[in-house]
Amino acid sequence: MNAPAQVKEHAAKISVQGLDFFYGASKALKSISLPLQTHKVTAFIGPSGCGKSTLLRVLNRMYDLYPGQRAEGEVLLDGENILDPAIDINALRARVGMIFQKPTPFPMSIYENIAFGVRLYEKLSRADMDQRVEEALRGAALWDEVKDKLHTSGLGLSGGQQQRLCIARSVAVQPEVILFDEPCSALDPISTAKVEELIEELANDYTIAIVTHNMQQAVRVSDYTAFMYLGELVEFGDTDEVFNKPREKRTQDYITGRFG
Ligand SMILES: Nc1ncnc2c1ncn2[C@@H]1O[C@H](COP(=O)(O)OP(=O)(O)OP(=O)(O)O)[C@@H](O)[C@H]1O
Repeated sequence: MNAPAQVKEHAAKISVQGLDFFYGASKALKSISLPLQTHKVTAFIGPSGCGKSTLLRVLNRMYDLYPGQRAEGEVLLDGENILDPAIDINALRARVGMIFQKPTPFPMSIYENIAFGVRLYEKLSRADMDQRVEEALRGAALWDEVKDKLHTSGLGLSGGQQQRLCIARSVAVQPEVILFDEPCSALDPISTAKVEELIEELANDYTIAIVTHNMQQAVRVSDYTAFMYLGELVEFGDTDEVFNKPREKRTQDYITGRFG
């Protein structure tokens, strides 16, 4: 598989090289190599259990929270191996944010949901914090809907608004990469459309990876697609090519609904 060479005209923000991942003795990722191109959206697709979420969770070392889980190989973020045990995990998670399947606002006000995370990394004056909160909410296409109720609970928002609040929370710490793990699976079609639109806009400023079960969603939002199967990367390339002219039969079978 030499597909990454096909996209070499863009600089890779993240370069995954020969990545293996283990849950105890069980190997969930097998020698994965792929780039996440700067300011592009890369979709991870494949049948349930193929390792999409595992791969995403390696990219900000989320697995570190769980004993018995380990990664081998290299994941270079701007050339620096983030699997290195010496890396500052908090600094890494500020650079590589993550949005989960289920919106997870903190049980606090809309304003505090955003300010809380920022305070972990920076000391801002009240005026600067107000500005940061507004910018983050605007960046997550939520400002107009919440500007008059910033001090009410984030839990009072609709599911779609809660997900955009989580995106605002992530954007507020000024990351470089944002990882989305099936961000629309708990959302209705209108909220899904808003989040998809937002992902495309966010790619102007951030490098994005998204795990999705929804192949139309991958086609709509991504520039590149990685098709995974049983812990292996079967095919990686330009989204149009992966969906219209897949090189591998397994990709063809999956995208045409023959399995998965
Ligand atoms: N905490 C865990 N402990 C042990 N094995 C796990 C754990 N989490 C996932 N796995 C296994 O690792 C493999 C990859 O799982 P992963 O969740 O990454 O797949 P996925 O492609 O994201 O699936 P889905 O689309 O269903 O979310 C599967 O075989 C799964 O059973």
